[in-house]
Amino acid sequence: MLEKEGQVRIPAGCAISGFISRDGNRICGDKIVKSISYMHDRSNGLGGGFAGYGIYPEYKDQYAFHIFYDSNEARVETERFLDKHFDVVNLSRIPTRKHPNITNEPLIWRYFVNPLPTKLTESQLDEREFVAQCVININDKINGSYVFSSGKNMGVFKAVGYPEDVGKFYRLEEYAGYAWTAHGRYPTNTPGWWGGAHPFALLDYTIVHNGEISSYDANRRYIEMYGYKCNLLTDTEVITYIIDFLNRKQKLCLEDIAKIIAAPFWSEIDSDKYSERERQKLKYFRNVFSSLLITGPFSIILGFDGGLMALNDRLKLRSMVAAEKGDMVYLASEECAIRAICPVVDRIWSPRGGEPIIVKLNEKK
Ligand SMILES: NC(=O)CC[C@H](N)C(=O)O
Repeated sequence: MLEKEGQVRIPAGCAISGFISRDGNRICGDKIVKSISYMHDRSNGLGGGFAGYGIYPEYKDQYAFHIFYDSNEARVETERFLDKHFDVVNLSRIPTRKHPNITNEPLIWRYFVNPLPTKLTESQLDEREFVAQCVININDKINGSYVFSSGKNMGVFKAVGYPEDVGKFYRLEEYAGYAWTAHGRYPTNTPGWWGGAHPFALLDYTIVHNGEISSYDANRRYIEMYGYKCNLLTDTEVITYIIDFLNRKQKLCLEDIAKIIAAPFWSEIDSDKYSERERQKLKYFRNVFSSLLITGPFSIILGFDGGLMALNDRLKLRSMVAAEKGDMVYLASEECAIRAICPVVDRIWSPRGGEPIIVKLNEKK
């Protein structure tokens, strides 16, 4: 018999966790796996993933493409495209180990690439735009090929499964990075497939998300006007492109981006909480970027080259805690995920809705 609401447990679902060493110390990937494993019950085995920053120092000047292929034909076609547009410095399968809970894996390859100078000049684009367009092109045009990571000196590792199993599958204990994020998925309204696991990434931007975006279609329609294509079938994907658009293309700082995607209510803007100058700015953002307001519950961690940002929807409909210990900053859906890897912290708090926590490396190493 169908269980009624109240008899069946429907958790807020999805777990996020992340940490950064502000001094740029590189931390072994097994730490983030341990952290996310403490929130096992928030996901249901239909997606787990990680993003690590600073993990490829030997190839830090190349873009690292991580690609899923459904077939060998998709690989051959994609490699033809890569050879045409990039100098491929190194390529290999991403090392994995067999795990009983991770099945039906696609072909998973990694390429360290530099744009070909002739192609870049010919395109009349700046380098990052050239790379972003190539990634969007592959994901949109080549059947069965998905570039799921495309930044420098960073990488996304994701799969269908529980995150602790995904971490073992990808041998994350063999990587070390100054910042890590993680996700355990409990899909809301889209399939649990490999491309749909979090983090979602474009260039060095990655997003892990707990929540459900009710503005997804409005956001998608707007962002696709600027050449992005939402074809990975999860609402979270659009957040990644919004951040890329506002930060890389519109050159807005992260503080202002938080004011756009988690904008205060009009009534709050009109209250005496803000100075006249700030009020004008908030009104401007709400009017100009009205289609980029993200509604519905969310707690997200954004990873980028040199830092992390955590943000809740303006009503704080999903949990999120933050903690500090020395140069370390920890962010997670639940306190247990922080205490598991750092039992004694200097400070622990819950950021308010719409209030970003932005942490950057003290001095970029
Ligand atoms: N439960 C969640 O937080 C789900 C996050 C996101 N909407 C997804 O489907 O992956």
